[in-house]
Amino acid sequence: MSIQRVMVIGAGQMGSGIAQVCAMSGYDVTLHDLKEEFVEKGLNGIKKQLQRQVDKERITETDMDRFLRQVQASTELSNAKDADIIIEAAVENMDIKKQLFVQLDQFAPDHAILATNTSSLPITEIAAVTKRPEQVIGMHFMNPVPVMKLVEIIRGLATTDETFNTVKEMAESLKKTAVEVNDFPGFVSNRILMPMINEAIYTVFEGVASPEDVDEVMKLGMNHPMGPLTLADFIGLDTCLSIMETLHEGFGDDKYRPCPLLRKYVKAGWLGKKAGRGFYNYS
Ligand SMILES: CC(=O)CC(=O)SCCNC(=O)CCNC(=O)[C@H](O)C(C)(C)COP(=O)(O)OP(=O)(O)OC[C@H]1O[C@@H](n2cnc3c(N)ncnc32)[C@H](O)[C@@H]1OP(=O)(O)O
Ligand SMILES: NC(=O)C1=CN([C@@H]2O[C@H](COP(=O)(O)OP(=O)(O)OC[C@H]3O[C@@H](n4cnc5c(N)ncnc54)[C@H](OP(=O)(O)O)[C@@H]3O)[C@@H](O)[C@H]2O)C=CC1
Repeated sequence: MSIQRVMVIGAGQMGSGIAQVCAMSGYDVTLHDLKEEFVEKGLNGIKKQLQRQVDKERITETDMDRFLRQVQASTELSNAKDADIIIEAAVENMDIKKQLFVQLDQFAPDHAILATNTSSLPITEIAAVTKRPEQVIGMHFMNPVPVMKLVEIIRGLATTDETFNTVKEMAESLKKTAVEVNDFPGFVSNRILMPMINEAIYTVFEGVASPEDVDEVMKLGMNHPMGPLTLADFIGLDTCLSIMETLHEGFGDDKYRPCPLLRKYVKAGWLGKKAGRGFYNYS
């Protein structure tokens, strides 16, 4: 199947990044969110990123204008009727994703693939609410999408080879490397990354070291580009907590219990960089 028209659901940090790389690779993109102001915010983020590329003389003003013209705004899910693939990147919440997939299944044309950028939730369970589980798949981009090379691709129980191959080819057309992994909680990336971040939060919670010192140890001692607490703020503490809860519930193993300090920060609305406050202050 050939893909030309992409709809991205959720204009947050991941959705806007996915829309940007799709537009830059020549796809027609519809960027959807609940309210116009959220879509505007996403579009402004894309504009800012592209302007940086122009400033660095990597693309021309004309390229930038062309890429921006390729992204249409949407607040109506019925716009899915024009899509060849829908990539869902709304919040990491199973109920919200299931509601979205029920509606997308109704609006999208029969041939369309329904992909989710979920970080950890079972693809098979999301697919089961649709009448086309063979065309449902996990397409897990990494943050920041324009920079990171990896896309984890996850088949649900019923996903066909045709759906898998189409999505793999699309990921490669975005100049990403696709790695197939099985449908287990957190897949590979977050099964390994998130317990490290959770342990870093425990290290602060238990008074072993400050967030700055934990990050310094991991940056200078392990050559990580960002310390784990900076990275947690960058990902979003709400997303980190949801992933830990999925791992904890999915494996039934206490080694994945979310740190109480992580819960407290999320309850306080300290969601990290996007909220202006997390382990660090961004205002
Ligand atoms: C939670 C999940 O489900 C899965 C995940 O995504 S987990 C998160 C995975 N991501 C990571 O682990 C990121 C770790 N951090 C990094 O790799 C780096 O710190 C970083 C790439 C984000 C920034 O790199 P840096 O060297 O510290 O900063 P900087 O020099 O400003 O940026 C490097 C490049 O990235 C670009 N960049 C930085 N932030 C960006 C952003 N938010 N969006 C787009 N581009 C960005 C810069 O423009 C720059 O590009 P060029 O080299 O082409 O000029
Ligand atoms: N952050 C990360 O590093 C990564 C995240 N992911 C996954 O990507 C997804 C999105 O994460 P991220 O972009 O960080 O989150 P953000 O919070 O930045 O963005 C989520 C966006 O989705 C919107 N939204 C919420 N509910 C709906 C809905 N029913 N319909 C349409 N839009 C909706 C939100 O609107 P509102 O503000 O009103 O809630 C918000 O604009 C999650 O599943 C996450 O796990 C995957 C890889 C990395």
